[in-house]
Amino acid sequence: MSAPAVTAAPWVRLHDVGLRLGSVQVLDGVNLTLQAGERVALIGANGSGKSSLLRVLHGLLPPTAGQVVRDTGLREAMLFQRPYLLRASAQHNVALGLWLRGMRWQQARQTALAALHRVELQSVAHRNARTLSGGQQQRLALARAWALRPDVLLLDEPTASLDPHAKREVEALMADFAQGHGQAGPQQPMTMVFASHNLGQVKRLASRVLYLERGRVLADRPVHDFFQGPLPEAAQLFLKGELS
Ligand SMILES: Nc1ncnc2c1ncn2[C@@H]1O[C@H](COP(=O)(O)OP(=O)(O)OP(=O)(O)O)[C@@H](O)[C@H]1O
Repeated sequence: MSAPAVTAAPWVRLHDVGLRLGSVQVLDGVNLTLQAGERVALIGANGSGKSSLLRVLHGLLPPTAGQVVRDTGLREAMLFQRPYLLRASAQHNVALGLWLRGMRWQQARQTALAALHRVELQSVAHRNARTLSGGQQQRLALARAWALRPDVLLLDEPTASLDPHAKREVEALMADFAQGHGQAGPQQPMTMVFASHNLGQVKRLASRVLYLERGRVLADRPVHDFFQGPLPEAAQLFLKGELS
C-alpha cells in the first residue's frame, strides 16, 4: 500500500499506562503516541495484551495506572473478535447502531442499506444476521462500523476465524477503508489499529508494528524496519516461531 497521509495531530497518547485485572498485570508501562492516519498492527503471543490495549485505546477499559489523553473530536468504532449480532435482519443490525446515535429510523434503514452495499451484502440485507456465514458476519460488523463514519477503526483479530477467501474479502475492505475510501472521504484516510496473528496481513496493511510481550511494548517500528530487523531478541524469536 502507498504511504498514509499521516497528519501531525495525535489521536491518542498513553503515558506510562498500566492495567491490572485481578492479580494479572495485563499492561505495564505502555508509552505510546498514535497519529491520525496511521495503520498500526499489534502483534504478540496469546495473552500478551493486544485485546486489552485495544480496549484501553478505545476507552472501554480505564487504565489502573498512567494516563490516556485522546482527541475526543475523532469518531471511533471497534470490531471485536466475534461480532455481537442481534437475532434480526442484517439491515436492522446496522440501522440500530445509527438509531441509537440519534438518526431517524427511516434514514437509519437507508444508510444501513448503503453500508451493506459497501461490503457487498445487499443481497442478504433481510436475512437474519445470525444465519450468515462467519465471513459475512464479519463484513456485516464492518458495515456497522463504516456506517458510523469513524475516523478511527479498532479491530481485534478481524479475520482470525475466517477461511482464506473470506479473509481476503475482509482484508480488502480494511485496505480500502484505510486508503480513505471510507466515509471520511479521500482526503482523510481512516486511522486503523488492529491485532493480528497473521504476519502477511500485517505486512500488507500496517504502516507501523507494535510487538507486545506480557503487557509491555517491546518493539515499535515502521512496518518495513520491523520485518528487516534488528529487533529485540524476544521479538526476533517470536517472528521466527510465527514464520516457521
Ligand atoms: N477480565 C480479566 N481478568 C483477569 N485477567 C484478564 C482479564 N482479561 C484479560 N486478562 C488477562 O490479561 C492477559 C492479556 O489478555 P489479552 O486478551 O489482552 O491478550 P491478547 O494478546 O489479546 O491474547 P489473544 O492473542 O489470545 O487474543 C491474559 O493473561 C489474560 O488472561
